[in-house]
Amino acid sequence: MAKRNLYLDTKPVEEAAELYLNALRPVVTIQYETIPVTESLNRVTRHATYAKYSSPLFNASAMDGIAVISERTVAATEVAPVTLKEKEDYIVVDTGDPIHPPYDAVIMAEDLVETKDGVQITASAAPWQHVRPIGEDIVAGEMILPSRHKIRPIDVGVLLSAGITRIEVVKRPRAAIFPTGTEIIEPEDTPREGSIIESNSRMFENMVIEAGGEARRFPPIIDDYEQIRDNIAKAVSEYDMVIVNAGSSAGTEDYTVHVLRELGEVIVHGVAIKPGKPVILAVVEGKPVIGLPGYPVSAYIGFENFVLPVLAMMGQTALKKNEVVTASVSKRLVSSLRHKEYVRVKVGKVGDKMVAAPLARGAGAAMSLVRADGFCVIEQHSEGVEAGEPVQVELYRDKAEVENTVVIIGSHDLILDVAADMMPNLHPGMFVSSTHVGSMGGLMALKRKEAHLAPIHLLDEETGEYNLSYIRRLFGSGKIALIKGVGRTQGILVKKGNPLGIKGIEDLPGCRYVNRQRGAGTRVLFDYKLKQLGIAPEQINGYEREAATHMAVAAAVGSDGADAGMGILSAAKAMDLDFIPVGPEEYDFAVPLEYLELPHIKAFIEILKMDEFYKRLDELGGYTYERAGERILNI
Ligand SMILES: Nc1nc2c(c(=O)[nH]1)N[C@H]1C(S)=C(S)[C@@H](COP(=O)(O)OP(=O)(O)OC[C@H]3O[C@@H](n4cnc5c(N)ncnc54)[C@H](O)[C@@H]3O)O[C@H]1N2
Ligand code: MOO
Repeated sequence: MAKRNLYLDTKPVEEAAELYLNALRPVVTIQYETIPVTESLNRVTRHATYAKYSSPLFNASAMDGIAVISERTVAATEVAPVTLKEKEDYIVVDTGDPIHPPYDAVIMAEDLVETKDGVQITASAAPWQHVRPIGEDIVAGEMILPSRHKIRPIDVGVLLSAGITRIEVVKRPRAAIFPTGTEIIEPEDTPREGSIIESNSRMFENMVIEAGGEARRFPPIIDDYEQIRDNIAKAVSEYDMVIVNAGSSAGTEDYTVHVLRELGEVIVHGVAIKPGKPVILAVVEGKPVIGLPGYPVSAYIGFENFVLPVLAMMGQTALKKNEVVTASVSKRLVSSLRHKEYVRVKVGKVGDKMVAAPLARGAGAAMSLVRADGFCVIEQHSEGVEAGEPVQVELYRDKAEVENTVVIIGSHDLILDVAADMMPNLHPGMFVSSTHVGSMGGLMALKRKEAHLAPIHLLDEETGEYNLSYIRRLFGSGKIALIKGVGRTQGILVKKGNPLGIKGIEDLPGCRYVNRQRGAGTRVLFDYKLKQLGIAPEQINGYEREAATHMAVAAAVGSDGADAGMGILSAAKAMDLDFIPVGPEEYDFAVPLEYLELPHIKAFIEILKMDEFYKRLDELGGYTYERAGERILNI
């Protein structure tokens, strides 16, 4: 058996970063280049820069009007106007024109009365009024920008005004990026089982650029010791830093750490961070070489914690700081004492508090980063946080955007994605975020003031009525409204062509079923139908197997993980499955009255009444919407 690296030594994050930066400081040399000022945005100055010219370069008129000799205007008043003669007493000037002796003041055009002898003025002009003296803005020789200053658009303007056209700046650090792995294919190749589409290096490339560096991405290297070694050795001589992706942990073909031990010094292998544990921090020929884990979230978090500080050091910039807010976490988070954990969260403002809803925690869940508004850290010494406890969240988005987001928690339907897509188009700056925990879970979130709206479809088995009795029971009257949503058909999702010939719920015993979680409206309906038909849950193979959304059920049926599951028509269509209707149901929104008048909540309810929305529901198929957006207040 090939050798495994079983002895990752997991150092606390801060200690690992400090060790590494300390090892790099004596060897990393900062490089400089002189470039045109016009191309210098976001670059960092090497030295202080001094003005070559003054601005203005001469005494200049600040207004359109006439330049006058101020002492000839002294007598002018409302009752005794003075008439000035052109060429003798004044000349016509425009804003920016030079003012030469004997002229020493400017009178604005609107304060002049034209007469046949010249112009009449009714007030005296003070010496130097409306004249911008030489160097009023910039004096030749004065310092415009200090050293180590990041150049902004206004700086470019002022540098040019002061006669500076070229400037010496810190050279952008150049990073070489190597994806590794025999199973890695390029995005344009056709995947086979076992193939992994290469994407991490493209994410790194853009992260390097965003941090002010230059990136050179190389094609994937197969798992071969010599190839990895030769590529790294060559890159180290040509680039300022090298990033190697994957092959960093304990697999039999994880060669990176061995290669780096041969080529240079491995300062750290393994950091107490999750995701992101198998990071390698090495120095080869005085250049930083960083091995990042293959899983995308691990790779991203490793990059933020270890590559960004090195780029900042080489680029002489400060690390960008995200805004931090205190939010209350919407569910219990248990974490190990073995590492510091980064939990991606969706953040919204409900009432006067920020709420953070944790997203999928797996290292492979790249979508958790796409969906995240920020992340919270569970420190290494902490075992986790309880639901409702405050956490510090570092925001990836603007706080204002987060505050203008409709927070929806409850049952899932594809129409939520349609509304989320329409919202920022109709109302720039407003967003919809939805988390799917089932109908009852949504109502509980409303009770805890963690969401604005809860989409629900809960059948009252006694009355056959949907939704109203549940919210009446939970919230009491006068506190909550029901906004009518859509009617939709629940049914059984089966593979295309219905190979098992399933006609209804009565045929499910004997099939492999995938259920929904407790508290989901679909589960309530399924249980109700089973009871009506006299089928015991134990007769359903897979009753205990729970998926969290309609799409997750459809994916399980589509991928041959199950024969049948219950869900909505649009999910069946999206996954190209057959659909056996079971019955209609009402999917509505519960909203506490206190949120009804918020602009973003009103905007969301308006979307439910729009023709464009109905058009998109028709495309999804299976929806009715006669009463969508209607408010039922007397519950
Ligand atoms: N026995 C152990 N197994 C693993 C350990 C461990 O300590 N003991 N650590 C786990 C952890 S934690 C992580 S994180 C991963 C890291 O694995 P590697 O860095 O060695 O990466 P690979 O195994 O080569 O790939 C893993 C996974 O990453 C994705 N990947 C890889 N490269 C790319 C790319 N260029 N673009 C997109 N995605 C990529 C892919 O899904 C791979 O399957 O190891 C655990 N195992
Ligand atoms: O470091 Mo791994 O990313 O924990 O999954």
